[in-house]
Amino acid sequence: MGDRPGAILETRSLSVHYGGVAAVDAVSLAVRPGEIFGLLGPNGAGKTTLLAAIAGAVRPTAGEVRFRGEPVTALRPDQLARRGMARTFQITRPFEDLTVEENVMVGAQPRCASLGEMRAQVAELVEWVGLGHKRHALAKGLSTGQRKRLELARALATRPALLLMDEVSGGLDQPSVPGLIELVARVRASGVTVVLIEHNMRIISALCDRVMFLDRGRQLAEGAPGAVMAMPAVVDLYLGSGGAHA
Ligand SMILES: Nc1ncnc2c1ncn2[C@@H]1O[C@H](COP(=O)(O)OP(=O)(O)OP(=O)(O)O)[C@@H](O)[C@H]1O
Repeated sequence: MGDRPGAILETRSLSVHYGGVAAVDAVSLAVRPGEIFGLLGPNGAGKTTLLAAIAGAVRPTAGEVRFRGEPVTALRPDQLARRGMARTFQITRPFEDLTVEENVMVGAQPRCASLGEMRAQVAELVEWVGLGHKRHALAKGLSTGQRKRLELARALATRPALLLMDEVSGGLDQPSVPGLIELVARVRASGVTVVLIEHNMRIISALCDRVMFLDRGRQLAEGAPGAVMAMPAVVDLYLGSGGAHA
């Protein structure tokens, strides 16, 4: 079977079972280069597990992941990073006792030819995500929004073609949300394809070209955000789950 024309990322009947629970149940998706693709669904729907299986952090029980036209199902996260896949987490995990710049250097190091080149790129990236004024601050002193920006800079330092983002707005106060939306839009504009998990409808509508709605591990619907979120089954599940913030 050939790749879907133009897909940068595909899953084919991807499943992850935990004991008797099908956390992800035969999910097939195809993400095109340059798009922002959203994963939606109530709590426990399997979004994080699907992202982890794509990223090589969880081993699928069945099915296949293809990235840039090649099967990558058995690869580890570091191997996928070298091929151009990066991931940010719902709970950010910087090195708390390193500065913002030092944290970003950890991601940039393998990609740079010289120390001078690395320093210049890190400084540029830190500025780009809006943390220029915090570049010498320790990670442990940052606000939640700043930690998200740092996490993004660390992921972008690996120069990914595809960025997987778990819970873009999770834990953020409302005033921080527009800035983060703008930043994710800029990431895409810079040529990076994005797959994100997000509960906030406003963010989904503002950012995503297409979404997939999951329920109990299965793909229930896929398409443009407005069309998917208007489907009666989706409305029932989403409103019922309390997941439809703002
Ligand atoms: N390590 C694990 N061991 C056993 N079961 C797990 C594990 N991780 C997830 N699950 C189960 O798999 C299912 C999917 O969980 P997952 O966290 O992927 O859902 P989610 O859609 O990301 O949920 P949320 O929106 O709450 O983060 C749930 O039933 C969950 O309890």
